[in-house]
Amino acid sequence: MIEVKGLKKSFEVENPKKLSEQEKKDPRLKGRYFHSVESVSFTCDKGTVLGLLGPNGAGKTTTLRMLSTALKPEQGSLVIDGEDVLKKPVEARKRIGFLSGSTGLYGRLTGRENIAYFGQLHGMDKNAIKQRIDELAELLDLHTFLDRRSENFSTGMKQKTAIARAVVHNPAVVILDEPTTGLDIMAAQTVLDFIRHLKTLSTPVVFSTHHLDEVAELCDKVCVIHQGNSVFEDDLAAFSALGEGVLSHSFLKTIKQEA
Ligand SMILES: Nc1ncnc2c1ncn2[C@@H]1O[C@H](COP(=O)(O)OP(=O)(O)OP(=O)(O)O)[C@@H](O)[C@H]1O
Repeated sequence: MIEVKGLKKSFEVENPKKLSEQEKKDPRLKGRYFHSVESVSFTCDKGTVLGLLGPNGAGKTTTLRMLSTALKPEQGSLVIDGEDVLKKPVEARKRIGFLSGSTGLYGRLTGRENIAYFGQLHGMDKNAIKQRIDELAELLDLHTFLDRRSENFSTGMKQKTAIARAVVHNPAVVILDEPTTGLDIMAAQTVLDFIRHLKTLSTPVVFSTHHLDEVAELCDKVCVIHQGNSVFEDDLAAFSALGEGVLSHSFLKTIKQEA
């Protein structure tokens, strides 16, 4: 189970001229600091898929990076299966599978080598890594390119390899930042099927997305972030009811825009 309470993170603005027009008007800009995440809270139980929604710049990636221990929150608590992630980040990292926005594969290595390298970093032995890659190749449909150098992979190949790499160590929880962005319909479906597979294993999954059809198809729960605050957290039925069955209306209502 993932429990996130009152997460907060701000960044010092190094060059105010580089802020977008929207950021300059954003109430989160306070003096020299941009408060990307002001207060985000949600829970995600075993076997639950939680969809993290929010307009561009709302603070989803910043939240997920805190969850994955890549960023340290200034305030708030983060607990996974009863363990305090902020007190024991090294132990927590073993329990977390995190797909970040940038796939960051090593181009000179094959897909298999990229995945295996992460397995080694997690202390897995050769046999365990081989077995796990076989399993993931089946689940994520990697067979046709697994042994090619990743520098020439398509976006879909890169993303599926990056997902395999993120979960090579069989993590207790999985966090995915926009896992289907830029993918064609088949690759996106493979990724969604993989999330469904994680659900059958009772693995909690938190993923950010702008695709409401994915939310309808997969999510048990929805959390909406708006201007750095979680403004909605409930099950899919409650989210759907807000917009009388039209999820785009529900979304707009949570961020106080007319549907
Ligand atoms: N390292 C940083 N330094 C300064 N500002 C940052 C930094 N990281 C994020 N921000 C700002 O914080 C805000 C939230 O960013 P974040 O990437 O978390 O949003 P998001 O909800 O993931 O957006 P999108 O849907 O566009 O991916 C943005 O205005 C962004 O420019």
